[in-house]
Amino acid sequence: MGDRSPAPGSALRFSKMHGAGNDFVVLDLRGDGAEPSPALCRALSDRHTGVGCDQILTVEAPASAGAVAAYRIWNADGSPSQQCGNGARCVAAWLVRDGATEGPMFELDSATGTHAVEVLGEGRYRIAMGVPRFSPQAIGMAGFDDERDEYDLVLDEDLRLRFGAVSTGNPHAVIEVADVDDIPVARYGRALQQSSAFPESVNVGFAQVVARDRIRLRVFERGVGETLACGSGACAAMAVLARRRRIDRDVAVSLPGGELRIAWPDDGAQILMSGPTAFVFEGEWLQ
Ligand SMILES: N[C@@H](CCC[C@H](N)C(=O)O)C(=O)O
Repeated sequence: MGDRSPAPGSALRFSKMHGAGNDFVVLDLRGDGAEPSPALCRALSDRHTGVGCDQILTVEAPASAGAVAAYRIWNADGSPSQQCGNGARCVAAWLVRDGATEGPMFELDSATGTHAVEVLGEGRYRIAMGVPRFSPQAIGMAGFDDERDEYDLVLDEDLRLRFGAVSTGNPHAVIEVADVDDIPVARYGRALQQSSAFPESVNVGFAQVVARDRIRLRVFERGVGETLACGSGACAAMAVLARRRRIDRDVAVSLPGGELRIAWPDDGAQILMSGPTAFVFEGEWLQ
């Protein structure tokens, strides 16, 4: 499949969806549909002149024998990502509505592997998000050879940040804070994204421990800015904080747009993310 945009004059059907407020344009590429170009992703995502979304999701033919479909992800700025937790749930809901699945359990392929999906009812889905990886190489960090619980970077003369880092399929930095309402999310987020430690940029989460089974989280996403929710970011925050024994291994993650449940039974296990999905409208994008 090449990097082409649909032919001029053709209409591109899409579904607008969201998961806990993280919103998506979903495109069905299972036939002969072309992958969206970065320019088309930017146009679709535009909240004034386009549909408006944080990410574009494509539903594609499965890569593995057991999966019903595969999905890929593009950010609002047109950059590709390897993983999207809220998007995975929305693709699952889209496939259930499409009649592509049988029963309450099925599998989905992403760039990072095959994910077990469980239909929980009332638009809620549980997705196995893979085993988190903490090595700097897995996260795409430069300038660090060894895996650490906490990294420390001086970003300019006024800014020094301490953060945990993890790959939950895509790269995340997680900063524990006393109060997520009291943090310059965009300033700190951009500073880390532009740091030479993250040559491929990074999603930056700000996590507040409320109780051992509850955290609050805001995420400044790579390729978007702050979103109402980030599923892979919720998994990342849980993994970083659970490894430091700051929280239990089954927690509620409260984000500006809704709540996710994240469980990580032990260090070698896959993270399980549960949360809502919603269909917003169907449309045709006129090229
Ligand atoms: N909102 C997503 C993450 C989307 C991709 C991310 N911005 C990246 O570039 O890695 C989620 O719910 O996980």
